[in-house]
Amino acid sequence: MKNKGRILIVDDDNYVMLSIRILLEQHYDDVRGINNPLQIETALAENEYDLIILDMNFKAGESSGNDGLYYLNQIKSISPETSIVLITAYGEINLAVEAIKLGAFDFITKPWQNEKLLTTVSAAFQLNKSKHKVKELSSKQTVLNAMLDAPFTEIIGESEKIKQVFQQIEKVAHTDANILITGENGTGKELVARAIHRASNRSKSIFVNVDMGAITETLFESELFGHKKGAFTDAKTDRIGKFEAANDGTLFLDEIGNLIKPLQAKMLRVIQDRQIVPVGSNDAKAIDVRLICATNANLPEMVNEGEFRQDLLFRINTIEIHLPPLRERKEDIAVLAEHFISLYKTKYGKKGLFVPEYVITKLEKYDWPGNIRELQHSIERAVIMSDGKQLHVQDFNLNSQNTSDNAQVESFNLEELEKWAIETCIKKHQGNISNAAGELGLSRGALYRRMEKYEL
Ligand SMILES: Nc1ncnc2c1ncn2[C@@H]1O[C@H](COP(=O)(O)OP(=O)(O)OP(=O)(O)O)[C@@H](O)[C@H]1O
Repeated sequence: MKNKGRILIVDDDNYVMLSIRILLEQHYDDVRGINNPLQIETALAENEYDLIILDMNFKAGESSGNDGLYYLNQIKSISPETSIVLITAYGEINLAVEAIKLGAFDFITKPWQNEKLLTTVSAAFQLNKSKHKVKELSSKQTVLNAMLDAPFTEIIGESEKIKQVFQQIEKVAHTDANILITGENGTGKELVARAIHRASNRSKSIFVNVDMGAITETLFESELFGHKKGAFTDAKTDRIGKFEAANDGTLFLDEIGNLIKPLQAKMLRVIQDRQIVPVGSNDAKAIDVRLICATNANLPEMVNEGEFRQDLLFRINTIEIHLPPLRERKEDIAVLAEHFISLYKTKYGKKGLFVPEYVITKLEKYDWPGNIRELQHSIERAVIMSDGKQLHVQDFNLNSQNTSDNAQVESFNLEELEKWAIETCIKKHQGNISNAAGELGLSRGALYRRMEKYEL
């Protein structure tokens, strides 16, 4: 069976053009020839070619090769993916070298050996295939990046505090400085990290998000730095880690405060040396990533208590951006609420839903211990539960403990009480999960599971 591929032979010597064509037609399914290089432009406009075999000297008796170089440049500019193999006269090695510098794949000299010609053409095809693959993968990556990023594109807010955050993003985005984003859960730390990436010089590259709280100690190195095949029982193939995946892009280490002490030392070394060593390998690989970390913990306090390395903190917080909780920027609640209501009205086909002013006022009075994530979930639930005509306060299922108007326990249902205790305790500790878990007598993991259960 013949190989798939379209080849164009350009030579004003009809004998040369036909001989090569007859040879290649035995191996490739679409081989064409032209004897006038002025037709190259039209040929490329009509069809895409995988390979062009181009003569270097067109005018009879001429051997400067200038014609060939001119047409080589023309092909490169019209169709950069097409591989080019040149035909040169014996003794034109210098010219061939110059052509390769200009982007030709290889050259064959006249008179040629058929075997050598076929090998060169086959190698050029391989290169062409790889180029197409790279192009395809890179456009797929762009589409996937955009899809992953879509829910994170707009940061809504009009308060002075969020405006200061906008200014900070603008100032730091173009630098490669390490950034630490602090703030309670749900305040928009990941959203801000993605905004910094999008506004940075690395925006065409990937944004990789790693939840440090979700990585176990045993898998830490392999997840972050990759591993070689056979490095441990489950390592069936070579695998790159998150650092390498983020190369040229941005690496977002979420919940950096959850990193246990021995792993903090490893992380520090990698950030300092800017290189990683995959598990099971002896070779260090240089890594070029922009690092953004986020935490809801009080890292300086953790440093004082000996839970977090000071040198690591100094490395990661060249610039610190703090996201205030929603209760400290209540001016943002109305715009955020309108944004989410309109989003979910469309999503759930309830475009005619009316939202009275007093409902928004009620939302503004609420403290939102789970911040914008809680507001968003609460609005989604309300839109789903609404009768489709009007949103009512009760559709939001707001916890009365967190409104400015009321502070009574209204039910003795144990689950309700547990939910209330968790919410109140988190609020008391201003969103610091470690401290709240301590007071509730729970581990952080157990507290997170309950927060998830109660959608806090
Ligand atoms: N200013 C904002 N405008 C619009 N949406 C926002 C804003 N801030 C946060 N959100 C939305 O709220 C949700 C939570 O935001 P995000 O995940 O960025 O918070 P976080 O601080 O990283 O949370 P966690 O600490 O729990 O990881 C997301 O759906 C995000 O899109």
